[in-house]
Amino acid sequence: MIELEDVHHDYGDHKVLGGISLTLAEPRIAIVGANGSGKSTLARLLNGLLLPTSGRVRVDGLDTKKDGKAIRRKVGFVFQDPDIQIIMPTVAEDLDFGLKRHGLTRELRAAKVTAALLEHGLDQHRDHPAHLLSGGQKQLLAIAAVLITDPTHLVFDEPTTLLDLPNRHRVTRLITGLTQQVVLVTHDLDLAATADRVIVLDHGTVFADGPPARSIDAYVALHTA
Ligand SMILES: Nc1ncnc2c1ncn2[C@@H]1O[C@H](COP(=O)(O)OP(=O)(O)OP(=O)(O)O)[C@@H](O)[C@H]1O
Repeated sequence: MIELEDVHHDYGDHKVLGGISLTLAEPRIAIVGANGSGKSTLARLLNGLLLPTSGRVRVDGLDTKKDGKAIRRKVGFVFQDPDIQIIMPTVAEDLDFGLKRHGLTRELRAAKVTAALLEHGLDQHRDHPAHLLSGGQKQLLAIAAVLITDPTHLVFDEPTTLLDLPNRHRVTRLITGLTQQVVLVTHDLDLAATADRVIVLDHGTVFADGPPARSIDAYVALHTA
């Protein structure tokens, strides 16, 4: 469970989030909102990538201000642009990279990497340079590299925005099949509609929060002139 208690976030003088309190307990939660409404900022607060200017963010009782390292192990974060996330030269090395910090033996790491390559259809690309993959394959690799470390919660920041339709479907299927808790920032209202709960942000505050159809209707109405 992720809890936000009167969370404010400013970038210098720019107040971006103004007093957000939420208890995120549903398995799948989508956050939608116009450009600049504060969605990515909110997402980054959930695993301590950003700390609130005031207020508190807790994950399973741990506070992001005090327990950042433990929280980042629990909460995996997938960025919109996989190029930001892919670090190592080859596909297999990139998958292995995150595991190295988890103190697993070389054999166990190799088995996990092979399983992840197979699961995500990347086994043909094991030793290929990661930067030569297609956009869709890169996004799958970025997601696989987060999943391989066994987080209990996943935050996705616009995971389908840069993808063509077939890859959007593939990534959507992958996300909707996950058993971990998922918090998803998206402009893709079809993807948001698959969530258990949709939160609409507007100018840094919660404008609507509830079942997908109701929240999405409220969001569409807000932006219908
Ligand atoms: N590192 C930063 N420094 C200063 N201002 C920032 C920073 N990151 C974001 N902002 C500003 O904060 C506001 C909210 O940005 P944020 O990225 O959270 O919005 P968003 O809802 O995710 O937008 P989008 O849909 O365009 O991705 C914007 O006005 C943005 O310019």
